[in-house]
Order: sequence, then C-alpha cells, then structure tokens
Amino acid sequence: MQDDRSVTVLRLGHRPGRDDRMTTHVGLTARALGADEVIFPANATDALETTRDVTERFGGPFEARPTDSPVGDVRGWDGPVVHLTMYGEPVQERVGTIQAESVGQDLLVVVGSEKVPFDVYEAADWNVGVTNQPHSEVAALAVFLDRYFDGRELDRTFENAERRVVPTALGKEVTEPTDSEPE
Ligand SMILES: C[S@@+](CC[C@H](N)C(=O)[O-])C[C@H]1O[C@@H](n2cnc3c(N)ncnc32)[C@H](O)[C@@H]1O
Repeated sequence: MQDDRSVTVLRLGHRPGRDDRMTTHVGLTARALGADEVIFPANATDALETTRDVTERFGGPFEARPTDSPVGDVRGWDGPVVHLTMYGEPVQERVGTIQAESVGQDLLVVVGSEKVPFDVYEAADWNVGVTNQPHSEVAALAVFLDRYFDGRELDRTFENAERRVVPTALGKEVTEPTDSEPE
C-alpha cells in the first residue's frame, strides 16, 4: 500500500477447474485490501489473467505474477513470512509483533488450498490463525490484511484506473476518471 509496508500474497497450490474461482478471489482480495502483489502457481492462468485485467480497469499499482516454485519462493523469501492456517496462533495476539517486525520490509503472506507441506510451517516466521476453525483462504486473507493495516486499506485510492465506482446508497454509478481528476 502507499506507506512504509510492502505486502506480497502467495497462493500455495492450485487445482485447475476446482480452484479457479477461489484462486482468483485471493488475487482480487489481495489487490482490494492493500497488498502490493500476488504470486500464483504457474498453472493458475485464469486467476492471473483476471487479476491483471481487473487491475488494468480499476487501477493499481498492483502486480500479479506466476511462479514455478511456490514452496521455493517461501523458503527463499527475503523478508518476514506469515502463513495463514487454522492451526496457527491467534491473529489478534500476533499482529502487533508482525506489524512491528515488518516495517520497511517485504512481508509475504502465504495462503494454501489443499494440504500445505510442513516445510511451509517451518519456513514461516509466524503461523497465524484467523480463529482456529476451518474456513476459507479468502476470508482469512481479508481479516489478516484488515488487521495488519489497521483498516487504512479501506481508504486506499487506486491510480490509472479506466473506471471508478462512485459510492451510492442505491444503484450503480461508474465514472471514467479524466486526467484532471485526482485518482
Ligand atoms: C481449505 S483450507 C485447507 C486447510 C488444510 N487442512 C491445511 O492444511 O491447512 C485452505 C487455506 O485456507 C486458509 N485457512 C482456512 N481456515 C483458516 C483459519 N481459520 N485461519 C487462517 N487460515 C485459514 C489456509 O491458508 C489454508 O491453507
């Protein structure tokens, strides 16, 4: 986001067909809620294309890129790593430490799909649960990012958008920003 923190979200594992929608939603949620980048497994081609397309139309900056080695990326990440898992420590107890220890660094937030290899639990600096109940990588990511940014991501503005939604109490209003209009 536009402060001293850089956040990359990594989607670990992708089953084409079955996970298409969920992997896409990981990318869109990362973008909308303040992350700077999402990394998808190389076989998540639909999610990559959709996330880039949404960024093109609704603005950025936001990067989406593929990787051939998601677990290798976690192990080799140059910065702190959070792995979101229902088995982890409560987000409400760990987020303060994560905020403090990631200032000025590139934080990697890892979410899984099917069973996550134990290597990832070991490579992470923090294994964090958003409750210890099973639910969804998209829900876990959204709550984590909102806690991490203390809600500031809700006021984020996007640059170079082809279209912008105007909040309305009823109906749908979309504008095309002009050069003179601040983004
Ligand atoms: C369908 S779950 C897979 C759960 C799987 N049993 C495992 O190995 O963690 C997919 C992903 O959602 C996220 N997730 C689900 N529930 C969570 C929770 N309570 N807290 C944090 N993340 C969660 C995790 O990132 C998990 O890898």
